[in-house]
Amino acid sequence: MFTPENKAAILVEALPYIQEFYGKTIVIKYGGNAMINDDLKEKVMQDIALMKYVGIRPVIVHGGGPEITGFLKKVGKQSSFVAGLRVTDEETVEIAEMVLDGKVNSEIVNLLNRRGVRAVGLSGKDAGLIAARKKLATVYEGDESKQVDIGYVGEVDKVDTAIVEDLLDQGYVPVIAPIGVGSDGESYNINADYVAAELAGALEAEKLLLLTDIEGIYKDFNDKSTFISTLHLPEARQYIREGIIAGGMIPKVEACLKALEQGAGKTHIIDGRLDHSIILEIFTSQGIGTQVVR
Ligand SMILES: Nc1ncnc2c1ncn2[C@@H]1O[C@H](COP(=O)(O)OP(=O)(O)O)[C@@H](O)[C@H]1O
Ligand SMILES: CC(=O)N[C@@H](CCC(=O)OP(=O)(O)O)C(=O)O
Repeated sequence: MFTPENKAAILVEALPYIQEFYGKTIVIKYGGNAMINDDLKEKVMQDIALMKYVGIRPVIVHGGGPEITGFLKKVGKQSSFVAGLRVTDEETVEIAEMVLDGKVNSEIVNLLNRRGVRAVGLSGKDAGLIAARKKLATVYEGDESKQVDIGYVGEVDKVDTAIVEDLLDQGYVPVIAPIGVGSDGESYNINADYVAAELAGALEAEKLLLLTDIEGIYKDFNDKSTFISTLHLPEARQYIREGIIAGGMIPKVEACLKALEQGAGKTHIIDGRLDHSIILEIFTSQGIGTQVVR
């Protein structure tokens, strides 16, 4: 992406954005599909470090769906998803927590710390960060929709951002695993897109960036010419009902809508497989991916 010819131009182009975002909070949802290899992970970490060094306050919410699927396979469990959400029985929620909080979270924290960024790992259980309740999945059948019980899948009931704000004020980068706690102390597996959205809303973040494994949203993702650069709220809802936006893209778009409703500035779905996708989105005039707006 960076050639000697365009390097200086890119730096100059970045300047106004560095000024614009100085001191502002940007929430990044780093999905499991954008963690596919060490080289890519390293580039994501470099982007986060760069944001931090130029005075932005990054907050990282990570996924780890493929890692959970891998661990479940090892213990002989098949994964299944309804409307982009993992069907989560008691054993699955235990494994999801172990993988997300114990493995993926500490790996990201370690990678950032090795880059000189002071990162701190949290799960939704820390300091009451994410109070959760059971979420039912919504399945559309034509004009009808029905709610399906998929076990220990949660939605955010309440976020208490005090710990995150304290950490940001002290110069740390919070790295958050999407596990919430119910009123009886039970753990809930929450799609990381929703957690990122709630945090972006509650923190009144300047931006929410959702990193995924596709360039953005397509009207027909087998036809590249149908790429959508800007998606407005009413169309987004309609596309979900019509099945144009499906599977794992549903929680992402719902997350953008939620973040916007709750006070976040802008939301973007971007390709986490692309080298330095974060800085390309933040520090260039064109940006990349699909922006979801009101
Ligand atoms: N209209 C659409 N445009 C783009 N991708 C879509 C669309 N509808 C469904 N998808 C699917 O959503 C996927 C992204 O969701 P997911 O795999 O869960 O991402 P992540 O693991 O990053 O959270 C894409 O790879 C694509 O297969
Ligand atoms: C309920 C639900 O689906 N939870 C997700 C949590 C991890 C996640 O969101 O990971 P990605 O962002 O990598 O997809 C799961 O179990 O896969």
